[in-house]
Amino acid sequence: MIPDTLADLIAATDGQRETTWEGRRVLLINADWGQLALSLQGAQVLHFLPFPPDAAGDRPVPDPQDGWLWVTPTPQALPGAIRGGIPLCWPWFADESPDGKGPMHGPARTAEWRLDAVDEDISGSGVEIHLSPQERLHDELTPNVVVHANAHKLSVELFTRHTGTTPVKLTGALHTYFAVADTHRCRVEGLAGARYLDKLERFAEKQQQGELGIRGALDRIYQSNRPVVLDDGQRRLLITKQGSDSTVVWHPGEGLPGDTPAEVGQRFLCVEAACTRVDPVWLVPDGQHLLATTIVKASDHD
Ligand SMILES: O=P(O)(O)OC[C@H]1O[C@@H](O)[C@H](O)[C@@H](O)[C@@H]1O
Repeated sequence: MIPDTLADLIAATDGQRETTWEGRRVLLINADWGQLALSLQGAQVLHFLPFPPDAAGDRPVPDPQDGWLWVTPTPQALPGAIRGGIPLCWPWFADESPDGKGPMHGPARTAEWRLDAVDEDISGSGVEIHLSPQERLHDELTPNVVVHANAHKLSVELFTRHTGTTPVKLTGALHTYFAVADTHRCRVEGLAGARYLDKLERFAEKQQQGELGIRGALDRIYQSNRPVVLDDGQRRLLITKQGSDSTVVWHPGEGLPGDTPAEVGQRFLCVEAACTRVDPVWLVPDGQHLLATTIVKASDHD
């Protein structure tokens, strides 16, 4: 579920183009393999809808509202962040700012990024997009992002290179807002038995009993590097990740943020590939870390 204004721009795109939406530069792709929208504010994927051919080899007429990601219809004005899609939390997650004063989830999300390359697959069956920030975001760490999209999958890779001289603690997340039919009918499979910190209960440590069904507000850091399946009753997505031992599952319940109207507030769930206080990365000079997530349709037995 994405704003109609963005859906209209995507539907009116033939191939690739750069344009402006809500004051942000956006790259829009509407190709034979699928659709993608990416904001250069935050290198944030806003929309992804793959078009796998059906059994007869035909491609159904796409409706951007069937995309896998959710974006609020009333985003904050610049320089605020857009709630939705896949925000980058870097170089820290949530309250892990080194001096306790930085913006929640770090500066990468609201920074301007540069499109370094948009490489179409030779066979025209997908795209690889490379981005880097326009300004330095950290004295010693340098991020860059690679997005891969094709008719079957979306993946986002967030690379961090240490270009300085002293070890640095890094946390972060790919804070994916998934579009779902109804938050309260969702299930996240693959976390059974995992330990988690319950942020709604002052980080109390608990253990997940059975699979996770979403029934109200939750904000949890699962200590897990396993893949999960998000099942909303209509679509099952398999979410795998790299370089992350924390899976954050978040929804604010009824207490929606100011930029989220009630009528769309139960249409998303955040499942995040993260490095948090439970698995910070200590990067050494010349070291590199990759935090990545890949999303594909799950087969029934995943
Ligand atoms: O920064 P956003 O998109 O408003 O997300 C906020 C939420 O992000 C989640 O990752 C955190 O676990 C929550 O504690 C937080 O409230």
